[in-house]
Amino acid sequence: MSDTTRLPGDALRIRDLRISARGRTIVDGIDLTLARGGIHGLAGESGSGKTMTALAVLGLLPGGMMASGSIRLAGAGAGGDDVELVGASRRTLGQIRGRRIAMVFQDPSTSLHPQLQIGRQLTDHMRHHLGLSAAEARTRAVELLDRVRVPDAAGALKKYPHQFSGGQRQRIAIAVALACDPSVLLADEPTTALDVTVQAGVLQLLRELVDDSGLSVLLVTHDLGVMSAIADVVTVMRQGAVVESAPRRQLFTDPQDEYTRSLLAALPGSSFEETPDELVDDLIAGRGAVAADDLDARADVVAADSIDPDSEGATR
Ligand SMILES: Nc1ncnc2c1ncn2[C@@H]1O[C@H](COP(=O)(O)OP(=O)(O)OP(=O)(O)O)[C@@H](O)[C@H]1O
Repeated sequence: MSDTTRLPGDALRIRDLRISARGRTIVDGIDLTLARGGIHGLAGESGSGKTMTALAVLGLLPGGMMASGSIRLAGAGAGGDDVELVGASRRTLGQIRGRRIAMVFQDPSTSLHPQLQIGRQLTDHMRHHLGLSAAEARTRAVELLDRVRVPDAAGALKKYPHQFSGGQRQRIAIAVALACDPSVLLADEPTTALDVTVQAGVLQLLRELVDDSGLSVLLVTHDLGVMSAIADVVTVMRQGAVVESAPRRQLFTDPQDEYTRSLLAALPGSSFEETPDELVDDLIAGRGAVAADDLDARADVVAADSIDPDSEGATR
């Protein structure tokens, strides 16, 4: 499924993606480009098609849904060519899922098997996709858990998901997602189930991973406060269509579409009579703990999480 086309600077390029279910249009011809090493936020009201867009990238749409158009993944084919994912064979998608494109969900339990030790969940994945020996996989598993700041990484390998708090489970789910060094991470509401303090740590982790490794993240969330804190580019969807897409600050300070304006107006502290900087500051203040400028200052929270295994609790 590869050809000789290459996507310079882009990790993933979606063009004219249409998704339908039994004659009903779910996604109506959207374009979306993920730059290498960036966070692309996908926002919009419930039911606007964000999750189905992410699932289409993985070829995991629910039964009865059909996708058309183009989703091209850079550099995943033979010789580093791009791969077309729409209409790709099960074999091609199986090689790409988890290896080249990984996903984390709102509920980490979706990604983690409740009855398997964390170590096994990390190493099975790596041994299968990367062909590592048991010892090599274990070493990499410890490194990954350290990287996502799970305390006592070596000890954590022997534990089960229920032995961790909600925030730590999400960090572990991110470690599992990153195990095979994917180029694209699809994160669907990854912090929605966590309390605000814990959200800050997980968002900061995502930011660091992007900055350190060149990972490209598609961050699906209805929460524009989260977007204001972390996304480089934000695309807003409504009723299956893209209404606006722009760099974060531009979207927050000079929204072009009426729907985007209404979403922003609904955020705490926002007012279009303010200067752009004041507006962003207010939006950030409205979310408190997840502000981009605030994330550095929250490093102490993250550090504390690393010490106390029970310091991250879920609000569910
Ligand atoms: N299994 C399914 N069969 C048919 N339609 C579905 C199915 N799952 C979801 N839909 C429909 O697809 C549309 C888009 O859903 P999607 O989950 O992508 O929205 P979303 O923007 O992610 O919303 P939310 O923020 O609530 O998750 C919705 O109208 C939904 O009802």
